[in-house]
Formats: sequence, C-alpha cells, structure tokens
Amino acid sequence: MNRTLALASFHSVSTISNWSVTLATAPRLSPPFLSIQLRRPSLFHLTPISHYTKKLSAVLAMDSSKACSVKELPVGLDEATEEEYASQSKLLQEFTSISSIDKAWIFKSDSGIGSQAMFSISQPNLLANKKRKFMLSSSISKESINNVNFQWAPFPIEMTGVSLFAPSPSGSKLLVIRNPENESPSQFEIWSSSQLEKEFMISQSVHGSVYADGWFEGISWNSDESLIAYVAEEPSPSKPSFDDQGYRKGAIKDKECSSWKAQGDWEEEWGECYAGKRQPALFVINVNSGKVEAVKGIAKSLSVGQVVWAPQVEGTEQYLVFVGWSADPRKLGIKYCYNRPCALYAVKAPLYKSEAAEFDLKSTEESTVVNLTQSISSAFFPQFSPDGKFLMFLSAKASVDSGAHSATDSLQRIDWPTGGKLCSSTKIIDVIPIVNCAEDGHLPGLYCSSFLSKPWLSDGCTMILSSYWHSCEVILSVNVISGKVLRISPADSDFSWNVLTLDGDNVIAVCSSPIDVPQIKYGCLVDKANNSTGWRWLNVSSPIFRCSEKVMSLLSSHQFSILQIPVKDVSDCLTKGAAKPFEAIFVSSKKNDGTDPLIVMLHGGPHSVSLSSFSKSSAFLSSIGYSLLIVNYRGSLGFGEEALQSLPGKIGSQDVNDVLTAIDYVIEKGLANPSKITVLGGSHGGFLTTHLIGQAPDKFVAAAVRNPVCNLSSMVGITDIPDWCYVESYGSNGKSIYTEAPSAEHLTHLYNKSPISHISKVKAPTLFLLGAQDLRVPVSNGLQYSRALKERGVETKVIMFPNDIHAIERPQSDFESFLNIGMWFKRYCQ
Ligand SMILES: CC(=O)N[C@@H](C)C(=O)N[C@@H](C)C(=O)O
Repeated sequence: MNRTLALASFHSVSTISNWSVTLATAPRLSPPFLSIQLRRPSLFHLTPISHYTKKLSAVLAMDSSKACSVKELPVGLDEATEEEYASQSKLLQEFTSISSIDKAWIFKSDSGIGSQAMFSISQPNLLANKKRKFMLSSSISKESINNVNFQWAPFPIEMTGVSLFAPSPSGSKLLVIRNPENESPSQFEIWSSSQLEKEFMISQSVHGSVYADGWFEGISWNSDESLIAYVAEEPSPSKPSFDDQGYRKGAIKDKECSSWKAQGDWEEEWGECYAGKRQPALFVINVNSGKVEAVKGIAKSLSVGQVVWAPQVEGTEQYLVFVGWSADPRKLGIKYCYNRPCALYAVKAPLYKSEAAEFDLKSTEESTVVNLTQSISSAFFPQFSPDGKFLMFLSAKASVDSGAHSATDSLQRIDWPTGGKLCSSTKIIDVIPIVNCAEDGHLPGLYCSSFLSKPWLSDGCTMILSSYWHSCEVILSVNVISGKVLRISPADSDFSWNVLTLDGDNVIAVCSSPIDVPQIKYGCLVDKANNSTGWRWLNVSSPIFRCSEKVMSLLSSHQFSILQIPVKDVSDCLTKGAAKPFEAIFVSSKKNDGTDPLIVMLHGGPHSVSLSSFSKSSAFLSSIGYSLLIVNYRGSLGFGEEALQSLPGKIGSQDVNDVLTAIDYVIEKGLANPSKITVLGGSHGGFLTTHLIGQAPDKFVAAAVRNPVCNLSSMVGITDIPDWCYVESYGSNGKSIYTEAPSAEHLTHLYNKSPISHISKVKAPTLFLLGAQDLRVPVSNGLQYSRALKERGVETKVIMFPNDIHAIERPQSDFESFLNIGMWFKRYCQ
C-alpha cells in the first residue's frame, strides 16, 4: 500500500511501527510543504533534519487506521497552507480572467456618419490551457468636442481556430486564415459584410503554415483588392526515400507503408519560438481564383517577412517590398534580438494583366530583387505614406552595430521613385535619429515594438506611434518630412499609453497603470485649424476589461509612483547618459508604513524595460500584501543609447549595484521593511536575482527565478544566442570576439561573470520555474544552480513546465508560476 500524506505542523517525535517514512527535499518535496511517503510494512528511515522533525510527529502519533483517514493533499501542501493556497488561487483566477485588447480596426460606416470599430480581444482559458480569442465591435459617434459615444455590440464572437485576419483597404472584405495543427492544408476565407464569399484550401505542397508570429508575419492586400501577399513556411524539402530495394528515385507519398523517408539534411532554425518552423517565404494569392504563387528570385539564404505592396504606378509592374534576414553565416536566435542584420528589398510581384483585363497570377521568370537599404545594417516595419511618396521604416542599426540584442531605434525615410524605377543606392533619410543622451523632458529616443497598419493622419505626413519613454509607454506624432516629434499622450501622466488604431484624425488608445486595469481613451486634436498641438483625451466606457469587485477594491487600495534613483559612483560613468538617474516603479498599499514585505522585480533582456502598464501577475502579487519595487536598471530601453550601452561588459556588477541602490533608496525613504525583502526575475532578471542573493546574501529572505541565466560558461555552448553571452560579458568588443568555439580563457571569463561563481555565499531559499523547451536559456542552467544550492543545504523548490519555452506564458504555467511565487515568498516573510 502506497500513500502520500502531507502533514501540518506537530511538535514531538515518537515512534512509528509498521510504516516507513522517506523524507525528500526539493524538487519533489520541499519544506515546509513537506510530504512524507508512508510505505507499509517496512521500517522507518528518517534522516534527522531538525527543521522537518516537528512535522513527523503527526505520523508518529498515528496508527495506521487513522493514517488512512488523513486527507490526501497535493505534493508541497499541508493543511495550514492549503487554505491560503485555495484563497490565493481564487484571487489569481480573478486577475487571470481579465481580457486584453490585441488589435483594433476602424471602418467607415455606410451612412458616412461615424465609424465602426472592431476589437480583437484575448482572455486566458485555464481549463483548455489556451488563449481564447474573440471579436467585439462598436459604433462610434463623436457627439461634441467633449463627448464620444461607443455603442458596443451586445456580445463578442469567439474566433475559434483563427490564426490571422486582415481587413481589405476599403473595409469591404475580410481575410481569415486558419492554420492547420497537422499536415492538413491552410484555410483561406474571404468574407464580405454578410457572408463567406470564397474559401481556399492551400495544400502543404504549396506552403506550410502562414506566419502569425508578429515578426516575420506579413499580410498585405493590393490596392484593387484582388491579390494578397503574405508570408508562409516553405514547403517541406524532398528527402531521400528507401524501400526494400534500397534508395528509391523520385518522391514518395507520405503515407506509403512499403517505403520510408530519411531525415535529410538538418536545417538551421531561428531559435527560440521557431523550433520546427520552416523558412519563411513570400506568396501571393489571387482572391478570385485562389491561385497561389511563390514569389521567385529571392535568394535561398534569405528569410523574408513583413511584406507590403509598393504603390501602383500606371503602366509599370507592381512591386512588393519585404524585409530579408540573411542566414549567413548562420541563423542565430531572433526572438527579442533586433541585432540580426536585415534589409528592405523590392521584388516584382508575380502577376500580369490578362487580355480579359483581369488580374491573374503568373509564374514570372526569375525577377531581380533590389536591396533598398544597402547602406544601413537594419531596416524593418516598411510602411508607405498614403500618397505613396515615402517609404518609412524602422532601423535597429544601433543594436546591429553594437551587438546589443535591442537598443535605440531610428525612424528612416526613402523617397519612393515616382516613375517606379528602383535602385539600391536610394538615399536614406534619418527622420528620428538615435538619441544618445536626451535633455530632461525631451524624447529619450525611439523604442517601438510595432507600427499600426494605418498610422497616418489625414495630412498624409504625420505618423502616430507608441514608444517607450523611460518607464512609460507614450504616444507620439511624427511629421515624417520635418522630423518634428510630439508626445501626444498626456505628458503629466505616469500611466502607459498604447495606440490601437486611428479613427480619421482621432486616436483610439488604451492606457493603464500597475494599479489601474486598461481603459480605452479617444484622443482628439484640439484645434486642427490653428495647427495647435494639444490633444484632448476622452474616456470611453467599455465592457472589455471588466473585473470582479474584489479585484477592483484591492487595486483601489494601492498606489504607485515612479522613483528617480541617482546613480552611485557617477565618477565611474564613461558617458553623460550613464550618469543620469535611472527609474524604479514602486507599488504599495495606501496604508504601507514601511512594514510591508517587498518584492524586487527585475526584467530580463537586459535591454528591455518594465513599463508602468497594468500587469495581471504583478497586480496579483501586490494585492496579496507585497510592495513591489520594479527596477529599470541602466541598460533598460527608454533612457537613451548611452545609458543602454553602459551595461554590456558590466553585467553582474553595474546592474546588480543599480538594484541594490534602488533597494537602499526605498529603505532610506521608509517605504520598505529591510527584513522582508524578496527578489524575483526571469532570464537576465533571473541572472540578476541569483547574482543578488550571492553578492548580497543578507539582504534577501527569499528569491524566485524563471528560466534564469546562472552559468554563462555552460549557456554559451547550448543557447540559440551564444553571441549574447559574449556581447553582454565582454562589452563592445564582444561582437568581434564571439566564436562558436569558446577558448578556455573565454569560458573562465564567462564563468567569472556568472551567478554560479557566488554560489557558496547564497542563503536565500529559492524557487525555480523552468520551461523544459527553452532554447534561449536551456533548463540545465537553472537545474545546475538549484542542485548546487541543494548540495549546500539551501532550500530550493523546482517546478518544471514540460511544454513551455523561454517565456513560460501558457495559461496554466503562468498561473501556477505566480501562485507559487506568492506562496513561496509568504513563507519567508512572516
Ligand atoms: C535577448 C534575450 O533573450 N536575453 C535573455 C537572456 C533574456 O533575458 N530574455 C528576456 C527577453 C526575457 O525577459 O525573457
């Protein structure tokens, strides 16, 4: 008879007859959520670990009949903690169920008065462990300068199985794409306002899944809405096949049972998030006939994405503009890595005008591909102005040239040749240059994660976009001719603002804060006639972000502020930008008198940023009683290029010291309790967390890490971004030192920069949340460190998510992570 019992606290040890007790520590069992396996009728084996012995008395005092009646509890729980676990999980579910808006589109209404908005919304479905996606529409009427009315449809419509949708430019058609989960065809549907007009099944021999990853992804209707260009996986390459006669010439069908296919040559992939994905390639479909053509002439070594149609010029051929990433010398991880060189290319679209004056597709002879951005190391997010005169794009040249995985962007312009004659020496104009170090109150540089599909105001030369500005996301207007940039979201707001879509010259946005769920805002230019720069932001009531009364009341009992933290040792700073204060977002209960426990939260990257926007998991942690100190240490995005570039070469010291400075700052201000400080971070944030518990072992009562970088010398050989290990640990010359064959000297350097080199000093009990499919920071990094802690008698607990990648964001995994983080920290902050 096998039985697992979890026991609450008891106080004396006596004897057990007929039962064996085996004590284990993490990862399977970790105190005080101690689980004891009782096996009858063998002898009692107990390692005398004083901390645990109290718990044993329950078993010892029990006879076997009573033991049978003890409630079975999941591993890691006892009766005392079960109550708390139950109530926290209920609260976390309430936070988890809050919806978010992914995208929005505007359509002019038939009457010509007002407009219609369509919102694509998602909500985690914990039971199915998937994101539920649905659409909600609304009619918008602007009633006065102070009033806009959104009339919401009574219910949203679920979009089951939909991978992508793209309305046509006129808004009269909607493309819906359903990617297969297996080897079935991709499904393309063309909808009108009332019904499904066309449906095409595109077989795997034409192409694989259509890219819907937000990076290579691209869908573009041409101007007369007869053709759509898009990005999909190349068809599978043919592989050698064999039957009982040995090698068989010619292709075989997949399902033949008298033959088998070999693996063929291994092909490099783009790393994290792209496991098993074939090369992205360009296709065009005719929406009337369903005929699909691969765009020819593009070099095999080029992965393509983000396609758009170039403006149609009467009497000339139609071009497509796309982004190309070269695989030379090899594909390195591309997710979160803007330092991969890329360029804009133009290629002739595979179409011709038939005699019947109807567009159709034709497999063109090899067409030439023109590199439009040869003189710059990075060009992406191509976007034509409405009159077709300008091609705008974003450049991450600062990132490519330095090797930092992300850095300050620049906005660039090419004046598109009116006669349609393309050349590769086209002049590239810097519209928003890289900002090294901004004066106070001025744009700190451009940091964009996406462009709208239609970002233009009616003057045809003003783009609206979102960008990071210190710890906030803000909305900017950019005149692409003069380069004038205005912050149009309120300058006195510490909330984060994100543009969703434009309604004519009005902006539909969401804004939120760490303690305010997102709300929709409608921005209007106050006085267009006088060329005034003022924007008025109207509140829009919406059913989208509704949450429970409990959540609302918890949030309203909290407050947040953005702290400016002066840099210590300014004399060590090599640039002016590096000496400027960095920021931390501080969230606390309104009643905080400095006794509440604190979670120091650290973002990854390191060139990323924690924004002041609403985060369900952070809001949950603050709601269960923690103050949060969310540190944007130097190296974060949003503070100018000099501050960002001050970090590579100094990871594990400058960033660690910035975090310690921020902690001292809140302690000195009486905001935090120095005896109840915990620390949490993922990836590079996990690197910082494990460095902190090693370098400042008396500061932290507990730690939690998600896929942490703990040992660069082992990571470098197995990660999809070995170059990152070099750049971050060597600094500016890391890019040139980087090799696939690290020397012993390199490995020593990497080891010395790693948290594992401080392991002997660590005391803080540490929770590890690991995604077993992580290609970025392979799970062995966290496992090695947790085993090394356990070997030294430090308490650890490991939760392994077998199907998660680096981000650990599948709904159940995200839920279980934050529930356990809350519970873990509670144990050490009593
Ligand atoms: C570039 C990169 O992926 N670096 C990792 C070590 C990291 O910190 N990742 C970030 C994006 C994260 O937050 O996971």
